[in-house]
Order: sequence, then C-alpha cells, then structure tokens
Amino acid sequence: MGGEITYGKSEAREEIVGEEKMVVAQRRYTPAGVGGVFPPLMKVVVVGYALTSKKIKSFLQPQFERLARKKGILFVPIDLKRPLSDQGPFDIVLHKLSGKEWRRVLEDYGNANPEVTVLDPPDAIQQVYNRQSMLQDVADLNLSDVYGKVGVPKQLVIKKDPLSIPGAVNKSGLRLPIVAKPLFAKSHELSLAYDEFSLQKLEPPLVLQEFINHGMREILYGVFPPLPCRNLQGGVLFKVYIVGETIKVLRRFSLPDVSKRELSKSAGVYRFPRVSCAAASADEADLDPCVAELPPRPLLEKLAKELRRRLGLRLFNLDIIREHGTRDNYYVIDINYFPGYGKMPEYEHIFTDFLLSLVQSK
Ligand SMILES: Nc1ncnc2c1ncn2[C@@H]1O[C@H](COP(=O)(O)OP(=O)(O)OP(=O)(O)O)[C@@H](O)[C@H]1O
Ligand SMILES: O=P(O)(O)O[C@H]1[C@H](OP(=O)(O)O)[C@@H](OP(=O)(O)O)[C@@H](O)[C@@H](O)[C@@H]1OP(=O)(O)O
Ligand SMILES: [Mg+2]
Ligand SMILES: [Mg+2]
Repeated sequence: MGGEITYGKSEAREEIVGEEKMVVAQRRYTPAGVGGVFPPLMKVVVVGYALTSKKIKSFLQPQFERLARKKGILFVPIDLKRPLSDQGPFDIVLHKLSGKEWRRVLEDYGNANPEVTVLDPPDAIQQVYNRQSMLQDVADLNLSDVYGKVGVPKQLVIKKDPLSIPGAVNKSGLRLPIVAKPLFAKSHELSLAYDEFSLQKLEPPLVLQEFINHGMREILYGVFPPLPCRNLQGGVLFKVYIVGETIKVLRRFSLPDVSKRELSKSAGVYRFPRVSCAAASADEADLDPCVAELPPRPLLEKLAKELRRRLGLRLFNLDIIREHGTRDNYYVIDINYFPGYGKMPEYEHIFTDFLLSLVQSK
C-alpha cells in the first residue's frame, strides 16, 4: 500500500534537515488517480497515529520525525472525527487511545484492511490494561533457567467490598506489607499497607500484591562489608523496553525495602500518587555494583520473546525487580503498553528500523 504513495517531482520542495539539505515532497495519496500521475522517486511508509497530545510530545520528537522522514517514513495524524477508511492509505496504524468505540473502529478497520499493520491489536492491549490479567502470561511461562527465575508477586483481586479485604488476605496467605494498585492500569496511585486491619481503608476495585524487597543484596555483605548507604532512594527497578525484537534496559529508583523490624513497628496505609514517574533514573547513579547489575541478557531475551508471542504485543515494557538477598530471583511487577519510548536512548533509530522492518516483512 505504502508503495503506491509516491512523491512527485513537481511536488518536491527543499528543506534543511539537520545539517543536510533534503528534498522533502508533499505527500500524495494514490487514490483518486493522483499517485499514478507522478513518477515514483521513493517508496514511503505511511504511519497513521492516534495518540494523546502528551504522548505526541514525548514520542514524536522533532529529531525522531526528521530521521524518520530521511528513511522514508511519514507520520500522519489520524482525524478521529472522520472515518478511518477515508484516511490514509496507511501502511501502519500506531495508537494508544482507550475506549470501546475506538477499539471497535480499529477492529473493523483491521478486518477490512488486512494489509495494514495495526500496532497493536486492541484485544491484546486490553489484557495488559487490567491488572488481573496483566501478569498472567508471565506466571504461566514460569521461566526458570541457568540465568535465573522470573515470577510474579502473589496477588489477589478485590472487586467490591473493602471490609472483606482483611479476611480475603488472611485466607489467601498473602504476606504483609501489601501493595495495592487500581485494577485498571491506566490509574497509577499506589498504596502500601503495613497491617491487616488498615486494608479496609483501601478502595476497590484493586489488585493486592505482596511487596517484594528489592534493595541491597544482603547475601553479599559477607564478601563486601556494607558501604555507607549510597542508595538512599531505595531499591532499583529495571525498565525493560521492547520494540519488536529489540530490548533496552534502563534503571530507575524504586521504593525502599521494608525490614521485618519496620513492619512490626508500623501500621497504616501509605499512599503514593504516582511512584513510577516520580522516580528518578538510576542509570547515572553511583550504585553498589551488585544492585546496579542488569538482569542477564539471555534471560531477558527469552522472556521478551515468549511474552511478545503470548501477549500478541510488539510495543510494551516490563518493570522487573530482583528480590533482595538473591542473585537471580526476578519478578515482573508491571507491564505497560506503548510506554515512554522517548526516554530510551537511541529510540529514534530503533523505532524507525522497526517500522521499516514491518513493511519489508510484508
Ligand atoms: N509487588 C511489588 N513489590 C515491590 N515494589 C513494587 C511492587 N509493585 C510495585 N512496586 C513499586 O511501585 C512502583 C509502581 O508500581 P507499578 O509499576 O505497578 O505502577 P504503575 O502505576 O503501573 O507504573 P507505570 O507508571 O510504570 O505504569 C513500581 O515501579 C515499584 O517501584
Ligand atoms: O509518560 P510517558 O510517555 O513517560 O509514558 C508512561 C505512559 O504514559 P503515556 O502513554 O500516557 O505517555 C504510561 O501509560 P499509561 O499507563 O498512563 O497508559 C505508562 O505506560 C508508563 O509506564 C509510561 O512511563 P515509562 O514506564 O515508559 O517510564
Ligand atoms: Mg510501573
Ligand atoms: Mg504500569
């Protein structure tokens, strides 16, 4: 389809792009007999996008769009007020909008235009928008090899009655402290409950998860005596960004560990409005090497490959923590669809190559 959209010589204009002078053409759509009139100079991959303005700002950065244009990729905003089938034609549709109506529009469009790659299928995205189903594929995978083990925290779903929470927690054997997260992953408040009684203060629908300590690794203290505490901001979390077959891992600061002593002395529920975004990058921090060490590459490769297939997604990230006191016990605590790729070094090249590979493989 994209091959049918052609640049016409008479349409071309010059523009300064970075250091280079480039011929940038006006886009021309093939239908209505336009495309055939102009001799094709370059095949263009047209990416229609439906994103929030926040996402457009963080993702479609000018240098990214420029690089994409150089490689023959054009980003075209989708007009939500007009039928999708009247727009384009697109080679790829990139989206992160929610709502039943939008899902239906995309599904109909995907069925009617099987040659267009919809990134990603709305059904598959729904699975990770609900924290009840989000981590199910990781749990089913039960990944364990020489490089380590990957699991998910024990969790419990509470749909309605807050008064039922202490009993339900007791019955399930979930251990304190407990992290409470909104059932729907678009909401990001997080609470940490230190005692059973306080759990009644939480507001369902939510998912309760065991809190996994993921700070300094005590096991190594025998070898390296504890250093003055440099990691004051808490544990470290690994953000594993996936773009098709490519994986990039970044470090972020996370919540500090809760010791047994602290747990026995504390009570109540502590609320955090948006921990993950408030947390600073830990990539440049002076961390203890054993905390900073990234999860083994082969383990991440295997995990990403399996999850891509099982989730049916190509654009997502995983929040992974390494359990305190262990060398290779990993937990996936969160999966995000189409996360903040703008924070990923070299995302411009990774993403443009990925988009081109999608069209080539067709
Ligand atoms: N089970 C857990 N054990 C330990 N720490 C946790 C656990 N769950 C969450 N956290 C901490 O709380 C933070 C927020 O949790 P989570 O990532 O699930 O929320 P989110 O709102 O979906 O985040 P994001 O902005 O990445 O979408 C994590 O980044 C981590 O620091
Ligand atoms: O805000 P950023 O662009 O950085 O991206 C964040 C993204 O927000 P946006 O899609 O609205 O932009 C969030 O999406 P929703 O859960 O709210 O849908 C979620 O995926 C975060 O995990 C992303 O942060 P990251 O995990 O990559 O650090
Ligand atoms: Mg997260
Ligand atoms: Mg999340």
